[in-house]
This record gives sequence, structure tokens and C-alpha cells, in this order.
Amino acid sequence: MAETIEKPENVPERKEVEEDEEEPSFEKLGVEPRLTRALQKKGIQKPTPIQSVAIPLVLEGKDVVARAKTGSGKTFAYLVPLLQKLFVDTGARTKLGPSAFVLVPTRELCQQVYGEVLSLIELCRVQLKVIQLKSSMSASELRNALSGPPDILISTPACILKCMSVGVLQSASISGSLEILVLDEADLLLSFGFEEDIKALTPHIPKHCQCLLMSATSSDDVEKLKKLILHNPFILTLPEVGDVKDDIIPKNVQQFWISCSYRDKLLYTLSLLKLELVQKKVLIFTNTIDMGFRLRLFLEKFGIKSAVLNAELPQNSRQHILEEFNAGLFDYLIATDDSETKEKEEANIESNNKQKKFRKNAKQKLDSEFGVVRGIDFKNVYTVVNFEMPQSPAGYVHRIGRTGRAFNTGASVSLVSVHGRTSLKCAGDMIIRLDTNVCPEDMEVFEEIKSFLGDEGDKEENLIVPFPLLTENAVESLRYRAEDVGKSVTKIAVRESRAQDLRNEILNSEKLKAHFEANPGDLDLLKHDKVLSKKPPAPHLRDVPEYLVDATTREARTQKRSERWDEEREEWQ
Ligand SMILES: Nc1ncnc2c1ncn2[C@@H]1O[C@H](COP(=O)(O)OP(=O)(O)OP(=O)(O)O)[C@@H](O)[C@H]1O
Repeated sequence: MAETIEKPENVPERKEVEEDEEEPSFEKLGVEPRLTRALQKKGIQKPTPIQSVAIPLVLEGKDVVARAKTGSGKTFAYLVPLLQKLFVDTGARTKLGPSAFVLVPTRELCQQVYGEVLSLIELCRVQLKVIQLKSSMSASELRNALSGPPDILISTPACILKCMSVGVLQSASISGSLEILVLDEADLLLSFGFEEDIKALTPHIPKHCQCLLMSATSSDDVEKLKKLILHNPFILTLPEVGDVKDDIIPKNVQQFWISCSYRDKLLYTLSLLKLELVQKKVLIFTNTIDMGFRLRLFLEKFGIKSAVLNAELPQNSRQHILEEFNAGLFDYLIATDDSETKEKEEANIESNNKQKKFRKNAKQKLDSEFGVVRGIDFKNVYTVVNFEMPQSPAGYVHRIGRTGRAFNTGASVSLVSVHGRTSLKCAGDMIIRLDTNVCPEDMEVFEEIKSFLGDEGDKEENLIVPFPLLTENAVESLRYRAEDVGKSVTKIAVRESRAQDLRNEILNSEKLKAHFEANPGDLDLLKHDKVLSKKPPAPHLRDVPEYLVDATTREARTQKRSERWDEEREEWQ
């Protein structure tokens, strides 16, 4: 492992990087022309701050711990130099095992990183073999994949251990061949239960192996991992990224909140989407799969099509939903982020005391939750809506991090149900409903989030501000319809549609597997935004009549539309 010890204060600061008079470029960082051209073909012109600092260090062979905000481009910060290093003596190596391991916490991330590596290699026209391994693969499938051997192996830590235990990957071949080890989304690896696997893998990692650890947040888990795997790493904690509390969410994301009763969340979401007050594409988070389907069915009745991404679906269906959303085939995706809730339910069952402990732990171990949504690169999401609040500040940071990625801008709107009958004074047109039908924890977690982000002091400088475009009149104009339709979305209807969706996806998943093998790239077999209910939406619910829209909302909508047109015009120019 690299011997260089650098103190964080020796690390170039973001300010210096950004204020560099010359425009930063990949060439100046020492990236070779093939990769620079490949990046350009992917629409990537200049490095992000974390890439500017990390790439030269990785090229020099240093061990690096990089903590950088969600969406800051950490993947290319390690992939670009890793590939460049492997390009150098491709073919010259006689090796028994892979030269690089990239370890990630979930299958979705495996697939995502694998896709990025493949596309770069193809664009560079270099002969490197890359594989992704899944724990679901049989010993013979694993053996076949590892024959060669590959240059880069992308997998979860558990799967590497499985390969070793079934004898398809030998300790000697790892210690004889491994040059680079990457632990991506390091803050999640331990919380996804990979601690023992990583501990078991550590003795097989050769001393000379360069280790890179990438993470969105700094937590005790990252520290633990750092001690476990790296010896004397170069630590990059850019001022923009980790420890500075008021600067955790990218600056290019505007954060809003709306105070409403829990019961009114459907109504408020409908108002935001139907009155076009938020910009597309929109990613909406719920805490349970049932709520995800309830919302989808509800929106469907108003002619708003969406898909529900949840952990229950087969892996290739999940992947396919993501691909379609990323390709822009639909604009609204409901992601059920239920792992926090599950964990909480378990704690609830054990005892009240335990639940208290859970909340305490949730505070301390900021990153010990989450399922299908973390680290996933949803493309071009402009707005993130927290239909239900996450249960920890870390959950909030990761959810909001799905927008404003790289150099893009974005917005988030959190629907916060007011605690009990406490009235809260908010600015402007904010609607405060004094309702007993509330989710008491929303407000509690919202306060925790604000304090985590350092958003407690001067109201003028609050990071999360009331959403200014939705007036009480606008919401009330839709209330009757929303409540009427809301009643028809019963528990039974939700359960039926959830089961039906799952059946369809499983069927399609089998079909898909065969179909995509024969027709790679064909995205049209499955339409994830297909309508769940048998009846088409009633015409009077599909459109909002103009007489229902008040002047302020009309103005807000026009403003949003013109912003969108401006953006589209810019894209065309
Ligand atoms: N230099 C760049 N210029 C423009 N876009 C970039 C650049 N680098 C990466 N991107 C794009 O930014 C998005 C976010 O990158 P990436 O997934 O690597 O972020 P991340 O830091 O790993 O985020 P997270 O912590 O949420 O996983 C991707 O779509 C990627 O293609």
C-alpha cells in the first residue's frame, strides 16, 4: 500500500481548485487522450472538483480516501485513473487473477459501475476484460466469468468471499495479481452488512495494492473501513464535501418544504404535479411499498403516469425501470425507500426502549439504512419530492443527492406533516393545517435534518425554505377531487395492484432475460409506466379546468414553463 501520509490541511482546497485562473481540464490532470476523448463523447468536458484533486493522486499510485458530496463525480474520480493505469501494460501482465477489484454495496451499483467501465473501454477501443459477479451466480458461472482472468472485477464483498469459498478464486491469485482495490460507497458497505466479508478479505490483499475508498459522507463506518484496509492514505476531505455541516447538500440544489397534514400529502403532491409547479423529471420518495402504489394509483386517476421502483421487484425489472427513467421514457418515478422503515419496525417490535435506542443509533450511525435508492445515478432528475420524510438526516442527504448531480441544478420539496396541534409560523403563503391526522415524527426528523445541516439560526439564511409557489387557493381548488379520488384508492386496491405489478414484472422479467439476450438494447418490451387500474382516468380529472386555477398559480405555472422553455432552448443552441 502507498506510504504517503498527507494531512488534510495539505490537500489542495476546493477554493484553490475552483479559483484556478485556468479552466480545469482532464489533460492537465494527466489523463491520456483516449480517455479524454471518451469522456468528451459521453458529454463530460471538464473535471469536477473531486476529480481534479483525486485523479492525479490516483495516477501517482497513492492510497486515497475521498469524501465528496453525492453526485460530485466520485465514480470517474477513481475509474478514469484506474483505467489509465491498466491501459499502460495491457497484455504485458501474466496474471492469475484480476488486476482491480471494485467493491460496491448493491447489485444496482455493480451494474451501474460496470456500465460506465464498459462504455469507457469501448470508446477507448482497448482490450480489457471487465466482469461483474453476483452472489446469485452458481459456482460454474463464477468460474467461467473468472476464467481468463478478467482485468477488472466489479462485485460486492460477499461475492468475492463466495468465490474464494467455492474455490474459483484463490488467495494466491489475489495476492499475486491485485494492483488496485476500490471500495465505492464506502459509507454504505459496512451498513449493508459487509464488515465480516471485508475483514475476511483484508489478509489476502497484497501490501503493494493501491487502495481507494470513496464515500459521500464521513461516518464512523468510513473510519473503521479506513483503518481496516488502508495504511497511510491520502485523505481528501474537500471543504465542499464532508465535515462542514452547512455545506453537505450541493449548493446547486434549492431545498423547499411544505407544511401539511399527513392526510393531505396526496392532495399536495397532486397540486405540485398537476399545476406544473415543479420541474421534471421528478423522483418521489415514499417510505413503504404500499404507499408507493397508493400514490401511483392516485396519480393515475388524474392521468399522471408514474412507475414504482421498489426492492420487491426482480433485479432486472428494477434495472429496466431505471434504464427507462434514465432514458427519459417517463417523467415521474416513485421510489420506495423502505429499509429505514423496516429497520424501525423491527426495533418497534422488540420494545419501546429499543426504539428509543434505534433513534439514538440512527442519529449516531448516520448511514445505517437505505435500500434501492442510494448511490444510484438517476439521470436528469430536477426535483426530488419527499412525499414521506426519511427517518434520518443521512437518509435526507442521500435522497436529495439524486438531483443537482455534477454541474446540474435541482430542487427538493419535502412534505412535512405538522406535529399535533402545534402551530408553526412560516413565511408568506404557507398553509398550516391544524389537523390531528398527522405523522408526529415528520416534524421531529425535519428538526433533526435542519440541525444536521446547520439550518437553525437566522431565518434569512435558512437552507430549507417554505415552497413559495403553492397557494392555499390552488390547493383548495383541487381538494374536493383529490379527496373523492383518494377514497377510491383503498387498501385492497393498493394490495391488488401491488400483487399484479409484481406478477407482471416477474413474468416480464423472465421474458426480458431471454428477450434481451436475443435483442440487446431493446427497451420497449416493458413499459413500467403502464396503467395500473383497468379504467382510464375520467376526462374531468385528467385536466384541471382553468376556472379552478387562481391568478398566482397561473403566474407560477407560466414562470415554470418559461424556465423550462429557456432550458430547452439552451440545450438546442
Ligand atoms: N466531470 C463531469 N462533468 C459532468 N458530469 C459528470 C462529471 N463527472 C461525473 N459526471 C456525471 O455526474 C453524475 C454523478 O456522478 P457519480 O455517480 O460519479 O457521483 P457520485 O459522487 O458517485 O454520487 P453518489 O455519492 O450519489 O453516488 C453522473 O451522471 C456522471 O455521469
